[in-house]
Amino acid sequence: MTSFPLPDRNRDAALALGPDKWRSAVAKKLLMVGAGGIGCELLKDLVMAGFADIEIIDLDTIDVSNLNRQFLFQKQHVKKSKAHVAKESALRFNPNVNIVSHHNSIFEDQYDVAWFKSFDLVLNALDNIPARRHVNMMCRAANRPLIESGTAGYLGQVSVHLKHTQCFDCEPKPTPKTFPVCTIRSTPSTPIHCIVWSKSYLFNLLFGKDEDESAMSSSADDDAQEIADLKREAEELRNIKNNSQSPDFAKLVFEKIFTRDIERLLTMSEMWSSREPPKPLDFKKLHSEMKKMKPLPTGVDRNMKVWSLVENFHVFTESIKPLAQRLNEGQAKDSEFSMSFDKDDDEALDFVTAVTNLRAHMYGIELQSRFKVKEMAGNIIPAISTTNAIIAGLMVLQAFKILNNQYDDCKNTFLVHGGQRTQLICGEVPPAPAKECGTCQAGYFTLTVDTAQFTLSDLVDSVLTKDLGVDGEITINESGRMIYDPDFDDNGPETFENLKITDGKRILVLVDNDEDESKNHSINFFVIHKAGVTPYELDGDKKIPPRHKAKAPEAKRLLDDEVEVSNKKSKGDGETVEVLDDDVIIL
Ligand SMILES: Nc1ncnc2c1ncn2[C@@H]1O[C@H](COP(=O)(O)OP(=O)(O)OP(=O)(O)O)[C@@H](O)[C@H]1O
Ligand SMILES: [Zn+2]
Repeated sequence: MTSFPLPDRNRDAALALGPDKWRSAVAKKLLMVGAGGIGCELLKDLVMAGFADIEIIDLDTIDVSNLNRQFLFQKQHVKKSKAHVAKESALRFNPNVNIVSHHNSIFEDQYDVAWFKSFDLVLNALDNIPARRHVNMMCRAANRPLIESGTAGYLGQVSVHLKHTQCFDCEPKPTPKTFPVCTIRSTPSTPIHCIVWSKSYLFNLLFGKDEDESAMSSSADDDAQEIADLKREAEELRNIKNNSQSPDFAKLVFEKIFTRDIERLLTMSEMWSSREPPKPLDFKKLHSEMKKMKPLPTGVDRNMKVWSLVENFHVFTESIKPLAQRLNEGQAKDSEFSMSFDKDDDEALDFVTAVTNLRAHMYGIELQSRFKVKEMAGNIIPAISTTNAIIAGLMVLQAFKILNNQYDDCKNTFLVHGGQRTQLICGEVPPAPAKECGTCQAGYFTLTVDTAQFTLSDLVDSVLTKDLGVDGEITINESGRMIYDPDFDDNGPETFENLKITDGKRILVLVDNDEDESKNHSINFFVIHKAGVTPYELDGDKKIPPRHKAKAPEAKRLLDDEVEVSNKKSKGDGETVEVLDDDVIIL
């Protein structure tokens, strides 16, 4: 092989590919979405392979629980932006790289189609379905290739989404079993969020192994205040644990987790700008109500009936005592003794049910029976850093192929474990798109208008009917709002500005023709405001693919998803991934 000057760190990648392919690939511009478990590995691999122009985005800050597998982060980085710290750490591997970091959600309007078009390839290292679907849709709109990734324990997968292959939405997704940590810790919205908090977080803190003190006790010069806050919180819990034999133990725990911690959360006003804030509970009030309470039902009823707030309070105060006693007795014999949640342990299940329901009550979430809590208190999959590392490596291999236009060589790759297979990694040719997919089979347009002048009727009459020639019943939605349908055309004369369809917004139009299915379409318009434009500028392929019938449910799903994404905007959470134990994390 001819010699070529390369920094040592890039030599392996270049030798494997040949200098030309290596050079042409690493000159391209990449977007990496998510800088968590897979993202940290991926960014390290990318800069080590020589990629020199990368933007990264992550909305989150670094948590102590990330440190065991997200190796770009160290304890002095706790509470700092994942995106910014990942950039700084990666630059130490290769200072000649240009990395731009965004501490933000990928849902924000500023990350519009034009922004996505500025990249040659997008790599997802996310942990939730709504964000994955959003990036998938933006990549389709911008006509950019996407590499998707995910891991769960020893399993992982990398998929390649090109114009002529399946998009992320082509295959229906199984109901996800996991959720983001911030949802569990601060913003639960379903019973399972409360169950996970109770059994994996609180139970462990009170009766399990102690917190990772080494990670908490070091202080970073410029973040002394935040580290001090963390230490104070840990100290507060330790003090409470030290009082586990006190008759006031239940009160001490209760007032910390259901009163003071919630009051502290309420001071973070941004968190509650688009969601209902929790209501703290009052120990004294519930204690006096408990005295008037009828005895709890016994037998099957105790298990099947949903307890009232005061009944949950009663069970909380009753179950915490024997658990604390068991811990104390165990530790008297063995100072290392600790307990972990077991759904077949009656006292532990009572405690977790009561805590789940008290927390659910504060957040306005439906309470659950003890039976249901037992059923739902399931399965948490540990995050394994080696799995993340393998998956990130496989993503880089696919990136080189895509960036050299070797589309026929691209593979969807699966990291499998156990079973009959002898191979650890299996590959398959990326399947063709699903005809009925509402995302990749939709039309995408950029619509430039003066939003102060352009009306909804202009969209219907001029753009849709005249220009695009759609023929059928039209339904129009924006961010989960239905703004036009065959029975509701009141908004017709309103300007986009009045309808709050501003720069960067996306409009979804569904066209339904009962007589001729080939005239059914899903069309997305990304709105750009430009003062003085008359009447409009339309950019996109005017041959809109038909939306294959059968998919009335698909149309409904598109609408549901609109609502879902708009509700979750900027939060990035959803029916996603979940974990809480410090040594656990999933995608
Ligand atoms: N909408 C979004 N925009 C940008 N980044 C996102 C978005 N949704 C999720 N992410 C990021 O994707 C990353 C996924 O990585 P991973 O699952 O390893 O997260 P994590 O570090 O486990 O997070 P957590 O501390 O919540 O468990 C996270 O860092 C998360 O902040
Ligand atoms: Zn698709």
